[in-house]
Amino acid sequence: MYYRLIYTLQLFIAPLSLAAGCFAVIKLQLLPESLHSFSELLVWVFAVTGGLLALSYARTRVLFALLLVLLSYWLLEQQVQQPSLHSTSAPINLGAPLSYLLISLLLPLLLTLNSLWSERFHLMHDLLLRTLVFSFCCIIFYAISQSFPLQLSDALSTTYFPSIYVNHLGLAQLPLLTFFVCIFILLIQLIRNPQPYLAAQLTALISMVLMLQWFHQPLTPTLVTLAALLMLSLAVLQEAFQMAFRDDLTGLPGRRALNERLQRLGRNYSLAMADVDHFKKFNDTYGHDLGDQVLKMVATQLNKVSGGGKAYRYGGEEFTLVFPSKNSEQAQPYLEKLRIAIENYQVKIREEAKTAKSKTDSVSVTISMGVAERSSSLATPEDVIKAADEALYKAKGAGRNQTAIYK
Ligand SMILES: Nc1nc2c(ncn2[C@@H]2O[C@H](COP(=O)(O)OP(=O)(O)OP(=O)(O)O)[C@@H](O)[C@H]2O)c(=O)[nH]1
Repeated sequence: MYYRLIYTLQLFIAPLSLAAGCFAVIKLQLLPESLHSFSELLVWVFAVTGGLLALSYARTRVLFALLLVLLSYWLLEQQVQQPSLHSTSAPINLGAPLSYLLISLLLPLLLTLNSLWSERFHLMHDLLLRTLVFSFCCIIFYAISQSFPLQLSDALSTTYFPSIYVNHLGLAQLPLLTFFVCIFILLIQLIRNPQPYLAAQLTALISMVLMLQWFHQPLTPTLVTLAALLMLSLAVLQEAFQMAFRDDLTGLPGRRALNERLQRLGRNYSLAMADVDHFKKFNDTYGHDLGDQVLKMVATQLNKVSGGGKAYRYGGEEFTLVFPSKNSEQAQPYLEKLRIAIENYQVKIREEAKTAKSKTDSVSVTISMGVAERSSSLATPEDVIKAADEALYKAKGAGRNQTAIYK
């Protein structure tokens, strides 16, 4: 739970830094006037780059989030902002307030719909379906805004609850309520399944809505849109990085991350190999799904390793623990602590997961571990891993559920 919370909070580092940087530049007017047109051009460059990146990783949700942000920006610039900002003598754009209301209502709604829509279909089907649904929504609202502009404007801008009217909030009550409901839904989605994209989207949406409050200030839409596009594009890169370096099932860094780490260990370290005992029998008795659940539990416990250690999933039901600057004797107490925690952990079995072979409510597993340190005879990380593996099989041979040191 604690680790999940830390991981979820970590996901906000990049988007929040971008948002904070962007609002600081706006408030402190740090961008020289000579760069204003350049930043407007950058919006399109970032949108195209982000879109291509999202497409190359088949991330249709990100692609459409980018499109929605870009469309809102374009509408704000064309329909709402331009006449008042660029020329005081320009004719008043009568549709402007309605466009503004529609953007503030539809942006959170469509972003949330897009986010809840999982990327399960074939790429082309997914692209086509999303294009159809989002175009349909936009066309419907456009048609209503053309046929009943006053009624729609009234419905969107009415203060339904005068007692909770907040004067300094620029948004009308209906769009504001929609925004809060959407934020709540996105937050729940993020808590249930923390992902870089969801954190980026949540921050981007909040930034865009703040932008709608202050959009009359020069450059605010441009800079906030730039930041939102960057957040979403960075999330694609972050997820691609995770795919390569993180194990999907357990969330631990995987073999590739371990190999990277092994290259930078210096001369004094120890490595431990951990393996779940009788796991084949466990899978046969309780099924592969519960086996997966147990592997996740083991990974969560191993991830709590103290003493400067770090856990990796080596493959299958095997894990590696790296202890920089520690020899085997120094690492052993930390390994024993993990072994005991896993032995005492009861994994609850859901009713539907109970099999004919076992009807118990909870199960526990044990692990065996072998640890070895770098020495003159074990000069490379590969040698140390091999030695730790030997020690592991000694631990298995000696009855399992124990830690053996390579001698
Ligand atoms: N559920 C699940 N099982 C896995 C996964 N990866 C490997 N396994 C299973 O882990 C089992 C490993 O079994 P063995 O290597 O024979 O060893 P063991 O049964 O754990 O016995 P000992 O290691 O001797 O205690 C195999 O049945 C694999 O199918 C996984 O990601 N999920």
